Amino acid sequence: MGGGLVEVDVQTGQDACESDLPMKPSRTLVLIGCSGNGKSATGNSILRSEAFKSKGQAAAVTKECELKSTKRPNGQIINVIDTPGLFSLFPSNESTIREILKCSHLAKEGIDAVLMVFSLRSRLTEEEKSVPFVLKTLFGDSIFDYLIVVFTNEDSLIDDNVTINEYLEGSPDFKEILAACNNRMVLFENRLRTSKRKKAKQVQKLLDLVEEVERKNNNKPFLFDLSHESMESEAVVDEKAKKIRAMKSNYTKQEMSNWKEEEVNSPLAKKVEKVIETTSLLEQKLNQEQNARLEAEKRANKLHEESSEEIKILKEKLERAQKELEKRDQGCIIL
Ligand SMILES: Nc1nc2c(ncn2[C@@H]2O[C@H](COP(=O)(O)OP(=O)(O)OP(=O)(O)O)[C@@H](O)[C@H]2O)c(=O)[nH]1
Repeated sequence: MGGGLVEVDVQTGQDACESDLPMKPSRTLVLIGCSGNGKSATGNSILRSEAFKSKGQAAAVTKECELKSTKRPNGQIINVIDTPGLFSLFPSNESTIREILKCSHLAKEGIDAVLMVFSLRSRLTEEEKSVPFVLKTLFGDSIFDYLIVVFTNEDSLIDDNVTINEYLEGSPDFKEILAACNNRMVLFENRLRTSKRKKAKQVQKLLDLVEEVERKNNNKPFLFDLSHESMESEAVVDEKAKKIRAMKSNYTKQEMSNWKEEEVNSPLAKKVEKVIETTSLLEQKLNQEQNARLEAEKRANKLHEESSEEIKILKEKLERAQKELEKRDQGCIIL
């Protein structure tokens, strides 16, 4: 396998859940999701090794796509590709897009499932809601047939004494995402102290879903529509990416016209252009929502101020009326 690929064989221990499985063809899985959602930790749970760097820090940890492999006790090879956080698409980031498209180089035989990773520890953000949309833009409609939702941090549900159904009840957006991928979902607890048995069970459930995806797709893996790029040398692709990155800050039609026609029309440039358009539309939407929120806050503050003023005037009137009454009462006593 080529350029930048890191491959390790992680010999896993025998496990009662897995040892009696019949030998199956190798599978390639891609982890996609926003930064910090636990993609690398999930990859490590699948590989049963600390193969990917996984850390709880504010800055994105994974900067490049990486493929690592494990051999299961039944001899089946599982390849796992970790990708940089999709969150770094905001603001538009061609290098992240390019890295994610690089999956096509790492998985030339195609991919068997895309694991969309969400964390149960945090609420679904606007960026996360757009993950399926970004995937569709990058890989086309058929990617939906290969999606599996992975929820990490199952332990946080256990801590809060909430079931996954109760959690999903309160999140119609998650329900929509799940419906888009035929309700294929699996929960992961990736803590170091999570028992081996529990980890084996969750991996087995995931691999069962991968088999379901295989059957649904008539055993055809998802093949990237980038054959044109794949056949070109790394140097040429790198050169194109450099040009795409150079246009990041000033991506205008004017500058596009300086490009040679075949560069502008290359599949990679087209996909990047589409994703940039999509992300700037989402950014616009986010800004509009924020402005609307600020406006609503302003209106609420104004109303609050006005009603406070009215209350003050009423209080003063009340006080004056009370004083009047007291005066009259005193007059009565004197009489
Ligand atoms: N308690 C708990 N922590 C988890 C779980 N999954 C991941 N984490 C923690 O969440 C933090 C982020 O996990 P990563 O695996 O680095 O997340 P990532 O999506 O790969 O992040 P980037 O590489 O930045 O894109 C790490 O501290 C993990 O240990 C889980 O199931 N339970």
